[in-house]
Amino acid sequence: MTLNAHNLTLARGGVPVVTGLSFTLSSGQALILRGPNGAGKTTLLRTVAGLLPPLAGDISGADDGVAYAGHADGIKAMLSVRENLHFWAQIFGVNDIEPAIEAYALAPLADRLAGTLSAGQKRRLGLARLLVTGCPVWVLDEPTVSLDTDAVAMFARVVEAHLGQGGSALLATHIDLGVEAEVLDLTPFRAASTLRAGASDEAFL
Ligand SMILES: Nc1ncnc2c1ncn2[C@@H]1O[C@H](COP(=O)(O)OP(=O)(O)OP(=O)(O)O)[C@@H](O)[C@H]1O
Repeated sequence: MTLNAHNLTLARGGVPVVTGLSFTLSSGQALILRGPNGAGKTTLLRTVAGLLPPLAGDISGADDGVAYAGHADGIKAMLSVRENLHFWAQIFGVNDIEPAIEAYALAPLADRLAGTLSAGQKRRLGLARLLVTGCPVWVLDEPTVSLDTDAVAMFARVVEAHLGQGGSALLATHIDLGVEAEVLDLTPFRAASTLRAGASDEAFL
């Protein structure tokens, strides 16, 4: 599956933050977003994930095949680690959660309530969720926040395996994962209005 973004203008609170952006994300490819704070990385990721409509331009090739992991881990605090993964696996029609448990070394935590996990453990669970979606395109916003060195290495291995199986990943990260990836710098695509005070899109405050 190839994702094509064509001539995108992206806005927050009705104020354009990115303009004239086109890119392609191919099967097996990782694309790392760069740009200073406020450049629009999260805005782009949310747009590709279908959570925000673009102000102009279009995205094709993403239909139902995108899994998004944002700043929040998206886990259910009152379900166990295993129950969380089963919950997501059922939604996406995936049967086997064991590869996800194994990839993020979650077996010793499998019966713990997710709400009792440490920040890094929650993040590992949030990332393990991607493996039970079966989605080919992963859209990841600062995925390594709270992860220790070992867990970052786990994540890098998982991403490499995902790419090796024909998946793709669009991610905003400030750290070097050691994964072969291309860089998409949003700096040249910043809209002039980004520095202006504007309205807010309250759904995403
Ligand atoms: N809910 C919102 N309502 C209005 N404007 C917003 C909202 N969220 C973000 N913005 C603005 O949109 C612009 C792009 O923000 P975005 O979060 O996409 O940047 P970013 O590149 O991810 O930044 P960072 O590196 O700080 O995470 C910024 O100017 C920001 O102030």
